[in-house]
Amino acid sequence: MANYTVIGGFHAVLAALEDGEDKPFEIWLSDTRQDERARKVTALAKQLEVPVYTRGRSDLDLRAPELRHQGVLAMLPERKFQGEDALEVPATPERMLLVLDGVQDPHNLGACLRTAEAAGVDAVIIPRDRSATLTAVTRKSAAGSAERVPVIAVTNLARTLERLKELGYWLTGLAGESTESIYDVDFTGPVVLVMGAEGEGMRRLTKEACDRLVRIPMQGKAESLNVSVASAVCLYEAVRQRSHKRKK
Ligand SMILES: C[S@@+](CC[C@H](N)C(=O)[O-])C[C@H]1O[C@@H](n2cnc3c(N)ncnc32)[C@H](O)[C@@H]1O
Repeated sequence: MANYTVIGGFHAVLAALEDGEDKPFEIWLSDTRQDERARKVTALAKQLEVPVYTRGRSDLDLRAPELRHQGVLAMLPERKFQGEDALEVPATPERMLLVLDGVQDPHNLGACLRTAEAAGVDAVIIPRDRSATLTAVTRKSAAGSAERVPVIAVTNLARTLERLKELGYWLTGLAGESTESIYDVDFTGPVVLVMGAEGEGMRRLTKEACDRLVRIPMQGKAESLNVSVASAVCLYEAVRQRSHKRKK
């Protein structure tokens, strides 16, 4: 098979079997794993007619040297991004999108996807040419969420943000230098939360496209939070406000 990926870790492999768009075509289990989770993978794979091969742990290390694979690997077609047309749906009040303007570290991207799923985000948007992608490390860090959260890669992020505004979203950018706190703004209705990259933050055009910029209040001397932590704080403030509004 030409374009395939090797993913590892029990959450990621189980999610690929249970929820993945494309099923694995082969699974490697370390001969050191005979526990409940290994049995679960084997049973599910059998149900889906995916072959499972028992291999020495060093074979798995060689196959995926960069991964902490926990003794399980799955070979599967590369995860495809969704097309931009997936954004062309009505901006109903429940819709919530997360934009990551060029997150480079696959661990951070994976952690953001994990939080995005947990917070009920409808899709994560990334710029096609300047972002970490859905690598094995991303998928491992996402603990299965990378198989379930739609990820849309766009060619021109500033243009996409303008389109989202036309569709009726309110765009909130997270920027440490803003004077407005996330706890003083309204996150109900159709929202897009926009996060910057690890080093440089948001690009100028991205920032200018936002309707407002907000900050997460911080004490002490640290200049900023990790992008996945900042995403989690802000997404959950939005979740809190939105559930509070529903209860009224
Ligand atoms: C590691 S920070 C980047 C710091 C970068 N020097 C900057 O100026 O944005 C990555 C992203 O997380 C978000 N972030 C981190 N800490 C934040 C805070 N206290 N308030 C708002 N956003 C924050 C921002 O979106 C930021 O671009």
